[in-house]
Amino acid sequence: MQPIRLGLVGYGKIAQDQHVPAINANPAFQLVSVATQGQPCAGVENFKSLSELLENGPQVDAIAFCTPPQGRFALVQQALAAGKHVLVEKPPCATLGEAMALASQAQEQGVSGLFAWHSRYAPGIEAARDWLASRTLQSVQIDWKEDVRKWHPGQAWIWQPGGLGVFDPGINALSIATHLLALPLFVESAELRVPSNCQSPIAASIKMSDARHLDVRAEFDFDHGHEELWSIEIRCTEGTLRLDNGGALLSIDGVPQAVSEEGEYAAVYRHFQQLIGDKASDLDLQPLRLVADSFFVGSRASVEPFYD
Ligand SMILES: NC(=O)C1=CN([C@@H]2O[C@H](COP(=O)(O)OP(=O)(O)OC[C@H]3O[C@@H](n4cnc5c(N)ncnc54)[C@H](O)[C@@H]3O)[C@@H](O)[C@H]2O)C=CC1
Ligand SMILES: O=C1O[C@@H]([C@H](O)CO)[C@H](O)[C@H]1O
Repeated sequence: MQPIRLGLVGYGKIAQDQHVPAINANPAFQLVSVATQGQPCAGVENFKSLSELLENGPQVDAIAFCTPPQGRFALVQQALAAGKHVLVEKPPCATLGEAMALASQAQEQGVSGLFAWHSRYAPGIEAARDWLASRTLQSVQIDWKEDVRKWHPGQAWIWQPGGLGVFDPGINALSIATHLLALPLFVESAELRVPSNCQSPIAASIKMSDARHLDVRAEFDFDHGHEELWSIEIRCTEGTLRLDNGGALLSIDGVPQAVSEEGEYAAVYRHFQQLIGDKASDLDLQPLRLVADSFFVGSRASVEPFYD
């Protein structure tokens, strides 16, 4: 079978760290072109814009979007209008409305779309989901803390409107929680701590629940020091499940469990390939909705300025 010819837009940190290695390791895809505004990608044709890539580049079947969320809507819209399948990094857009419009457009165009919630593909997630399916949940504690300087060095966009601040990594935890828990979550309250020189929070505390009054709490911190804390602990009547290292490790009552050997981005691209083959889409909006609702009901405190 011919590989899926892929273009990529936005050759920045995540494209270099994860997307291009995962694409190159998957024979179902062939990366043929990149549109970016920074350093070019070796071994493929590079363009300054998506328009140039579409007009002057080699034919592509699908496009992966790795630009910041602000401004991504118009780009993905353009790719969908050109009849391309799209893989869109998290968070899919700067607003829920934009993401909803893209989901509708993908359906109208009859192409495949994937809002790529990469943390859902962490090795321990499916085993955790299987274990939880027959358990009675009591409470969920999420701690998602990392150093913004390490993961987003010099990225001004993350502090600007639409950039999400600490919710940029926090949405990964929310994408796992919404995948693991059977009932839809909603935000009851939130405290957002916003540096006085930024538009987006550097830390947040969120209280969520569901229709069965599940107690779900999340602590997000973007100024945590070099060692990440990416954990989700779910207490059930039958025992306690814990995910660590962003879902790479799974334990139940303190006993380590077997997990998948596939990496997050390898699984993301395998899923995208499957969706294209099945003429299907996976465009879940729930993690973005929880972020939007946190901004709706959240109280804001101004904290000391942030400098990179
Ligand atoms: N930094 C990380 O570790 C991770 C980031 N992500 C997500 O990936 C997305 C991008 O993040 P990063 O790679 O960290 O950002 P980045 O700022 O390092 O890279 C963005 C790239 O997009 C390019 N770009 C911006 N506008 C463009 C346009 N209109 N046309 C072509 N290229 C354009 C920039 O030149 C830059 O190379 C974000 O949504 C982020 O949440 C996901 C997982 C991890
Ligand atoms: O999506 C993201 O993931 C983290 C980090 O790459 C580990 O998963 C990063 O802060 C955020 O943008």
